[in-house]
Amino acid sequence: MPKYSDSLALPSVVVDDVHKTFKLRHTHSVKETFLAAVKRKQLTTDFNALDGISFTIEEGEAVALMGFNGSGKSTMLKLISGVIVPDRGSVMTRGRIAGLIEVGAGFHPDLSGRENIYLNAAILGMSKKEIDERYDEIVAFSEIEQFIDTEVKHYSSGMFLRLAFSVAIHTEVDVLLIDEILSVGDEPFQEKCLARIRELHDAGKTLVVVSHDLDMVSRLCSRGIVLRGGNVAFDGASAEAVALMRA
Ligand SMILES: Nc1ncnc2c1ncn2[C@@H]1O[C@H](COP(=O)(O)OP(=O)(O)OP(=O)(O)O)[C@@H](O)[C@H]1O
Repeated sequence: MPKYSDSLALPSVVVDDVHKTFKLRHTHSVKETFLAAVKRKQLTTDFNALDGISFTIEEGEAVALMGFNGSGKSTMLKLISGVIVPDRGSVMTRGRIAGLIEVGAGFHPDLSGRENIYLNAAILGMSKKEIDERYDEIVAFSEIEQFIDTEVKHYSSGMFLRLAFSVAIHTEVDVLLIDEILSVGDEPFQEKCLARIRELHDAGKTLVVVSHDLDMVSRLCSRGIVLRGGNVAFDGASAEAVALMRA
């Protein structure tokens, strides 16, 4: 993904006329696929998940991506993080990006919590020294000290989330992408995460948040972008975006 130079005062994220199409399969088995091919039936149809999306996020902004199920929010976050690329258009980002997109996506089930902290923090761009310095803080925030040497395949989904979240928010990031993951943790942990996210925002980090918890996102983010039918239906004050979602 192209990146702006870090030395210039430019926006954090520039999404320009982004299109993303997925192929939807219409066959289930090898036999069906074979028969469809023989009958020259179309095996897939194109689905335009994002159909010409443009927006710019300035450094230090907190932006909520809103929209109903399937409107393309997670796809947009994955494009910003660089996990997937657009079919047309461009996504440009500046600075280090950490995505809390798929909980523990970089976690290895056969490694312990401790080993996964090192692995994931390294993936997120931290040096061994940086991780050593933050290790205790990461573990303390996750509150799973007792299980830190247990293989993560034995963790509950909430424990997994705690560790993944803790690693991500203790890395040196410029842009933090957060997808719905707060809903997995229990309420005290959610509150703690929100407080930490606010701290990061106050420290000038850029936030892009996806959540169906409209009250939470409108408190956290001043700006809301509503996606609908693959397009931007609204881009403005988050309170107005929430009103549109509830209309
Ligand atoms: N890899 C894929 N292959 C096929 N279709 C996909 C793929 N990824 C996403 N889609 C489709 O693209 C559309 C947008 O999905 P996306 O996950 O971005 O929506 P969302 O707004 O995050 O939804 P939700 O609120 O339900 O999480 C959906 O219709 C989804 O089925």
